[in-house]
Amino acid sequence: MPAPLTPDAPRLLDALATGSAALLQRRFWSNGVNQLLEALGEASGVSRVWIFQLLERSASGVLQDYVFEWVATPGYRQLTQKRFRFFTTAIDDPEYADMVTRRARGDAHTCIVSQLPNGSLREHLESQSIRSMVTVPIMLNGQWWGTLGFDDCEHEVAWEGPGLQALTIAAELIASAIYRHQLNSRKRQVDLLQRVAACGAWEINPASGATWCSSGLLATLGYPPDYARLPLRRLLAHIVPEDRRALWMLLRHCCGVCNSSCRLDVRLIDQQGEIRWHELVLEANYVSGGRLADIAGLAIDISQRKQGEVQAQTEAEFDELTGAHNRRGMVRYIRELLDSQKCQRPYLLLLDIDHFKSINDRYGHPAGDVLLKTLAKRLAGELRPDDCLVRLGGEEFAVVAAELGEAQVLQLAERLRNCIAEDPFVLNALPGIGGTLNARKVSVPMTVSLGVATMMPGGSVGHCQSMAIAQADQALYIAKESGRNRVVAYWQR
Ligand SMILES: Nc1nc2c(ncn2[C@@H]2O[C@H](COP(=O)(O)OP(=O)(O)OP(=O)(O)O)[C@@H](O)[C@H]2O)c(=O)[nH]1
Repeated sequence: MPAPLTPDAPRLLDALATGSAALLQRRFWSNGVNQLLEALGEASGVSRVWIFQLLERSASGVLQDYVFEWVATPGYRQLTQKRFRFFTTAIDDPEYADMVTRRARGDAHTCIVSQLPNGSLREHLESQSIRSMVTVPIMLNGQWWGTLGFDDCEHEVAWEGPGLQALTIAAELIASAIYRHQLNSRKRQVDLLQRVAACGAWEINPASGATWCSSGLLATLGYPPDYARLPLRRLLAHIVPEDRRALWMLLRHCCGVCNSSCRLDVRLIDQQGEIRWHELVLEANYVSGGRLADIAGLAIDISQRKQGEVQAQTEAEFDELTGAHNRRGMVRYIRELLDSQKCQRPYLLLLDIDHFKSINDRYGHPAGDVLLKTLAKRLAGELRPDDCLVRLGGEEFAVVAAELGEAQVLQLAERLRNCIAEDPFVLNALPGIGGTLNARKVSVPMTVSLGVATMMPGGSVGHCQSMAIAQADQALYIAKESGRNRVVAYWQR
């Protein structure tokens, strides 16, 4: 009996070089695998090169699928045979059991069929006219993913040494191609998910300052999707300063109680200065001693939701005609003012238009509406951005002013009274209105009376507000009774 052949290692190494280049360059990894099998098949002179993918393994058998094949001549083709589609092989032969155990461990297996003991493995190989076989497992992350096999139906080949090592390298190359393909698929899925959910992912290591942002988040912030790492400081600068402070406070709190997840709405500024609301979903990992190891999470674009919320809040808290706050808006303003502890004793100025009924009667209700709007504008022009102008209803307005002393609030009230009284309002009156025959501009002098009271905190915001309104109302009543177009403070009655 002739001695078994030995593989031509240099040719196999050449084939590896050609095949690995194909694996790296081919757009579809499966085309690269086919090319590698072809190069190896031709270099080794075997009849068939194949890959089985392992689908299930139990003590009694293995379920595999025949997924790749190269054949020296069409007669050796088996991939198309039904019996190799999702086929189960029973482990009923010690030789086969040993081979499965080796493959699962990541070890190669070689055999010359005529030297195998009788049993199902030998029968199985003989039924395929195989004279020698070598198999190398394809290991993915330490797990047996599948098997790369070489069948020789013509010769007995003793697979060993550099030739066998070349096949082991081929299996590793295939594993890395599969792994790359899996990662690319995951990346595509994650990108799709992020696009569909309008969110980006990020990760920060607070100790090293290392950051990672998904391409979606980078694009949101105005960077190219493949931008190199953003330094932590630069990344944080994309959060509006006020929200950054809120984020630090939240993180400090989370660290204090070793809370692992939290959420916060923040405004992100992109490179062009455009601001969009995002919900940050954070997941924090701690090491022993409660020290923060890393934080990761999502930034979900919620600008549309926020727009809706702002619109709903505007509708609920502002007067449609004048744009001033309504009562509900005033309650929120007072609550926030008292909560912020910026001001312990706000003042309430109650303001009522004098003889508005006669103005309405003379020029008509629509003209009265125009006057109310213009009046609100004039009042707002006298206020600081932090003050709150309220239309309580009809021709009655209020101003909540913070951080003022008694003398200053009376000066403010006088200023408001004066800004209405000093210049008559101008109306585009229609013919017949206000005794006019032609459409023309008419001058409408108006005055307002004001009652001023202090808001005394303590109890609920509602109680504090009603008390102040009642007192300011008493002062306003006195202002009206004593001739109108004047200011009366509750404490001066
Ligand atoms: N145009 C217009 N008028 C309104 C609106 N709400 C209330 N008014 C009118 O405001 C007038 C208030 O009249 P009164 O309460 O008698 O008070 P006044 O005429 O301003 O007299 P004094 O307050 O006593 O100086 C009424 O004619 C109401 O119809 C509004 O939204 N638009």
